[in-house]
Amino acid sequence: MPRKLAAGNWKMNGMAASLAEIDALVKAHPSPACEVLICPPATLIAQMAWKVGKNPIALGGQDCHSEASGAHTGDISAPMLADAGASYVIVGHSERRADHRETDVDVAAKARAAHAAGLTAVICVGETEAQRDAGETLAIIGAQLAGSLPESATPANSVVAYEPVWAIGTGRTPTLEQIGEVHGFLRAELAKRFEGTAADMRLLYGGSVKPSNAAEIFAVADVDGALVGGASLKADDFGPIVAALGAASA
Ligand SMILES: O=C[C@H](O)COP(=O)(O)O
Repeated sequence: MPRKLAAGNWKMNGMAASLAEIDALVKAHPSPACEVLICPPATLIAQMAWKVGKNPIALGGQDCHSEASGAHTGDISAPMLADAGASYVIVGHSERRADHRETDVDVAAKARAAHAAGLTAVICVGETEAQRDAGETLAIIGAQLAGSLPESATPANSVVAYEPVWAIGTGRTPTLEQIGEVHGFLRAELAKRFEGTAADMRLLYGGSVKPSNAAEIFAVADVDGALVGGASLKADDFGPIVAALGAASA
């Protein structure tokens, strides 16, 4: 089994001064028992790579273009992220899907580009509150998964993050039973494609993960880590989440 993954998505937060949080995280958790990933704004990746040095923290982008280079003003490519020091990239976050109207086809193309650049793609899926209320959660997630995982995806180069849209940044989380239902469904869907190796693809839960709820979420079957937004910005919050996942890995 691959190591569990505590991933922090800083979203559009963080300036050079925020790099101090990495020092604090390394100081408090020099040898985490799980893999740790920080996805800062792209402007900070190179500086952060220098700061992280040989410490066990991976870096990732929050999005990439589907092309490796070209006339795409304002975009960033997967090879550029790799060049800056990233080894991961998030694709298909619900904020990208909503703000930039990204479709499953777009997300699959971005994940394909990430794989071609040697990056691990963190591919996000998740239902809206209206879809959950309508009883459509598994159908929506199944369709997003099928449409967003390109043919290049393997358990080694891809991670799937389940993020209910209504739980992001709201302080609300699904029940543990609801998280378990979706993660079990995702694993079963992956098993249809990856057969004996589906257990090797890490499934992250994301949406209002905090130090106070991390341990109970990490105890749910088929939860292999978390994609954390707000609570990843401060080492004092993210550190205990890393520690909780490390304890769940033991
Ligand atoms: O990518 C992270 C998620 O959108 C979760 O964000 P949050 O932890 O602030 O709810």
